[in-house]
Amino acid sequence: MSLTLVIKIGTSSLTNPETGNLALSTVALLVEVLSTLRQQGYRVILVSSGAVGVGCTRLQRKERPRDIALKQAIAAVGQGRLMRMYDDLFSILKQPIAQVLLTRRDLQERVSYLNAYDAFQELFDLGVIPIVNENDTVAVDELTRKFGDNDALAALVASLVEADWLFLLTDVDRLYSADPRTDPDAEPIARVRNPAELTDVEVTNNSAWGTGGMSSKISAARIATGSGVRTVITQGKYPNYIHQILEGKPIGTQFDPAPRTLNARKRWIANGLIPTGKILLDPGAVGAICDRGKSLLAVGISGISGRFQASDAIMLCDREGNEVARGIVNYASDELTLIKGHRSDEIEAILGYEGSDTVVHRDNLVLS
Ligand SMILES: Nc1ncnc2c1ncn2[C@@H]1O[C@H](COP(=O)(O)OP(=O)(O)O)[C@@H](O)[C@H]1O
Ligand SMILES: N[C@@H](CCC(=O)OP(=O)(O)O)C(=O)O
Repeated sequence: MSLTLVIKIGTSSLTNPETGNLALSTVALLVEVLSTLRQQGYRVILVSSGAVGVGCTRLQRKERPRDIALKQAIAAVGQGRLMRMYDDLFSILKQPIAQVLLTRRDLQERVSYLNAYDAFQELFDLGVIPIVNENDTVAVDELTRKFGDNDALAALVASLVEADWLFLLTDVDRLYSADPRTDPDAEPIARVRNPAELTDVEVTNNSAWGTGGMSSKISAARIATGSGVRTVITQGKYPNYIHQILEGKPIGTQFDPAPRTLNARKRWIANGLIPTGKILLDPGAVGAICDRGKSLLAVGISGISGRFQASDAIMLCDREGNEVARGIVNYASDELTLIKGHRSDEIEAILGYEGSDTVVHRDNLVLS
């Protein structure tokens, strides 16, 4: 079975920071490396930022716009030019490509999530390299909310297609203990066995053109490694490092993957869904869920936060508010306020109708 690679390149690597023009040699080398990998039998997805940056250059704007509608309009200008450039370069090497524009919502809804999965499989079978970006023109959230950056999108796509590797190409050679541009004592980090080790790492998000900065790459690495995807942060200027990393060279910052224990549906619950509320559990319920793999019952609920409907995604938290699991809830927040702390056989009398015995069934629950 051939290995699946997801490669994400950020605006800061694709464009020259002084002029805003495309970094042509970087892009050309990236196209060559990805085409070679495809010929070697790897299944390859490119997640490319740059629509806003390229659109700004086309419209001769010197600064990244802040206004959402303007940003969306500029992304629409830039995305076409970006794809045209990729198509021209990949065509020279006879490598077919496809444009796949996704929104966070597409990965949140089960049907479109599965449709995206099927489309990627067909594209792989056709020998095509899909080039993914956020559908910025319609996705307001994606441009405003932190979670909507392309690092997160790349991690979600890597989880969706069960990739073996995720490469986050950026304008520094690896992750450091602090921003190497501002802290001369910043120590390089070569290997991360568990992203939880990174609590002391300082990140600054002051990039002129990038969206997420280093913190979004760490969050992306957490999502991807949690789904069993080996993740590397490395320098976009040298795309041929990808070959060397695949050969085992210790380049960049490499994050070990967690064992792949979740099935596809549970990975979607863990990563695709966006929780709309929190349920606080008493210690007995935390033990039942985390240690004994049980469903959540109303009797173990001590509090509810946020407003949500039945079938929404929610976080399950301990008494201190730390997330212990995520899941799809069987009751709305208003109903849970009435039945929390009660036994399942009391629910019908309290609500006046028969509901589910479980608040979150274990099949719809994933430990965090
Ligand atoms: N701890 C850190 N280690 C490495 N780089 C960091 C760190 N904290 C902040 N950075 C900054 O993050 C930048 C990369 O993020 P960003 O500009 O958003 O890239 P991209 O466009 O590739 O997504 C680097 O240029 C670097 O200055
Ligand atoms: N979708 C946007 C990019 C968003 C983004 O995450 O940018 P970056 O931090 O440069 O990877 C665009 O194409 O301009």
